[in-house]
Amino acid sequence: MSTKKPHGNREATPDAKAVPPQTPRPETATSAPGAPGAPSAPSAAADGAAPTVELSRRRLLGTVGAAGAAGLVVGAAGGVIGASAARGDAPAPLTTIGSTRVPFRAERAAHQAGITTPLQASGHLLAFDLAPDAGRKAAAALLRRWTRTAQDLMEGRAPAHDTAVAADAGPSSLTVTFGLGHSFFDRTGLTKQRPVQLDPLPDFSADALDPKRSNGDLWLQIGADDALVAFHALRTLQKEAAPTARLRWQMNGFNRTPGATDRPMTTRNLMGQIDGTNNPKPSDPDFDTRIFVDRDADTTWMRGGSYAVVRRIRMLLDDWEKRPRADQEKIIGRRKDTGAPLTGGDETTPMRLDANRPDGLPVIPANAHARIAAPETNQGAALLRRPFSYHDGFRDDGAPDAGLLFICWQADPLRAFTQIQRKLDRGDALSPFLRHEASGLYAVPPAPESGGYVAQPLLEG
Ligand SMILES: C=CC1=C(C)c2cc3[nH]c(cc4nc(cc5[nH]c(cc1n2)c(C)c5CCC(=O)O)C(CCC(=O)O)=C4C)c(C)c3C=C
Ligand SMILES: [Fe+2]
Repeated sequence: MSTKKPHGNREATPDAKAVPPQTPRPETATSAPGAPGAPSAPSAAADGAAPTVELSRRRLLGTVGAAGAAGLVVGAAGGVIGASAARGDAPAPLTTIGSTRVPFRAERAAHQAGITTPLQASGHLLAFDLAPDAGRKAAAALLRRWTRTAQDLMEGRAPAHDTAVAADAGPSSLTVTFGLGHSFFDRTGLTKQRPVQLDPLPDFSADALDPKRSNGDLWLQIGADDALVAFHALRTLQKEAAPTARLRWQMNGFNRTPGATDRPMTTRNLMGQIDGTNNPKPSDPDFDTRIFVDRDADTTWMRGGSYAVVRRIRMLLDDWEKRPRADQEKIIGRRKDTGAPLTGGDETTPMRLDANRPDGLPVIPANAHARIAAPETNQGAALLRRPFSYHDGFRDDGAPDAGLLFICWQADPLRAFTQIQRKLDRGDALSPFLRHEASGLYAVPPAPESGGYVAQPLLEG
């Protein structure tokens, strides 16, 4: 029986902080009005006119989004048309979404942002290859540049020579996460330092992988609750890669926008399922050991870091949508409306894997996806799923080119992703509706101390 409590993926986590909407962006003091990054209007706090507005509970919960209810400043700001706006004063912020800031390095955790951060509405994944003449020194300079810029952007600070694409918005929970692929170590003369955890993933029978959209020396994950903020970070960091690294592939994804539901809920994927329920939770006693590299690990520069497996998984939606709902629910092992296990209860009720029907067959079928993937049937193996959905138009046959940018985090990919995917590959009822089209495995070092850059101990060690 599953004993884990569902995590969902809208739950506040230790590295997400809601900044009160009135907190001015740091550039406020130095940016001239109208300059790139300068706010278009002073905040309510800046002029001391915090409005009191009536905010319905429904709307309030709907706007909490990624930050969770804890971060919302009730009564100080909110509502579509605040009292101060009606008086002609500075308008009140609509929500806290724009002003929510995620620290590059969490106070009590060494890992980078974008791992335990709640799902964001907009995402970009990018892989770069180092230029033929770029070695370890150039790679170090690039990671230094990228780290500094990512920190600025995540704080809501505009970079030099800014394009103004994100000028009016706050940080909007922007995160930038950096990873190193298997080939990075050969390219930089660091082959001996490459962790065994980066050994290539095995082939799986359902794989139809495109090498041009797989792997890469360097990997970036960008997420934000605003599409313009996310694009702005993408473009800024892509330009900064030159001349050291060239884009190898890029994928764009999305999740539900905070506030789209009337209360914080686990998101749905493009098959319509509630997806993310039984993720490990940061409050689980074994969370850190499962997801992050041990603080005593031999690979010292990875201590507190994690490994990301990235799979572009196309969904065969034409086939899936033809299946009756009851079949779809048996394929997953959970109800489509509530996400509850087929053995009863609600979304948070543990699955009863040993429950049988009167005819002796298991209530949650033997090939149900959730059963086959569960830690109980995988020697305790668990991973943190943090995906984006994607839709890249329609294929020549009219089928949607859509699915999941499946990203999962773990301390050891062999014991987590590979273990579970091997089992899914052998007999998962969901597999006939999926095609794995691209794959990547990346070492994601811990966040640097103040003034340092990602992977500095590796590159300067
Ligand atoms: C190798 C790991 C996994 C891949 C690949 C994967 C793909 C995939 N999954 C869904 C939809 C759902 N998955 C659910 C649960 C679930 N999936 C995995 C692993 C992989 N999924 C795990 C470890 C679990 C948790 C199992 C458990 O402990 O109960 C669910 C149920 C709800 C939930 O817990 O999130 C759904 C729905 C899709 C659509 C997909 C590929 C596109
Ligand atoms: Fe799954």
